[in-house]
Amino acid sequence: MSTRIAFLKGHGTENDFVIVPDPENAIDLPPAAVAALCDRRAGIGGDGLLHVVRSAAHPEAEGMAAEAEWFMDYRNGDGSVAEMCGNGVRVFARYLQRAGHVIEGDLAVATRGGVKTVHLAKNGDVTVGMGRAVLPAGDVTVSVGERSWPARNVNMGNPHAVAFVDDLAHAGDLLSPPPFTPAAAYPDGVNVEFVVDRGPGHVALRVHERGSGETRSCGTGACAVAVATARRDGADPTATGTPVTYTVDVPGGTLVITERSDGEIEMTGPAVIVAEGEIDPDWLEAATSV
Ligand SMILES: N[C@@H](CCC[C@H](N)C(=O)O)C(=O)O
Repeated sequence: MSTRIAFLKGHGTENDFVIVPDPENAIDLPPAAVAALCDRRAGIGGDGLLHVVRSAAHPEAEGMAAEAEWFMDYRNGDGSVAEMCGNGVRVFARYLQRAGHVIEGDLAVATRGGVKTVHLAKNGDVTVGMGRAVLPAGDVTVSVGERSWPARNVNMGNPHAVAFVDDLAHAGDLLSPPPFTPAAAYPDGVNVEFVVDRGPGHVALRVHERGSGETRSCGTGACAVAVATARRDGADPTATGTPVTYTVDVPGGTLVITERSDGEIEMTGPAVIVAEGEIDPDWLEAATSV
């Protein structure tokens, strides 16, 4: 029998991940293997997978190796590749701490969306410097059943459509991706957030994630929502010099998002490792060849 593969399971506000430590990038993880591992009935289960690789050992990250020793090779639960995962970065950092690769304080993590700065706080919270939001011009509409809403196009390294709704129940069961127009707005698909106000500086969301379905949280989505809400409310820290902070309730917890006066966005929330074990390589090979 070939060597067993170590894994851990973790989550950030219940956005959950299978973590596969693979410093030298020696494990083949084709989309079918990722989907099998993330399967909630036949696999370990997760919204996505965090492949933990040294930047120097991964062709997509070797250019970032001088800045960040570790690369988050993030995959969605269906096996597709995404540019960024905000909750994933926090959980990734928590894993590095648990494995003894880093200690409390600041570290850099390479992602497909660039190098992110992470702060592991004493109280267990993890803060990520998420970079700046890009807000492409143009109207977008998302719909669920008979209802449709104008949505704000926000790019946090990955694409988001943010729709303000009267009631989160109007998003329906979110068993399939909400249709959007125009198709050209998101040629590679989109993460869709439905948002309601909870009070001053306080919103709540539900999200349908590209490649994962409805999840209990989305970090990049929460950042996109904070920026869309600020602009809707006439606030732009880069113009006024005044930072804005939003508390964003997600089904799995709460995230705090600050947009600074330089446009940089910081996200704070928990990150937890819940289990570790071994993957049977024979099962993985069989699951992958189906
Ligand atoms: N859950 C993530 C986002 C993961 C990627 C997303 N599904 C995509 O395809 O862009 C987060 O916490 O940001």
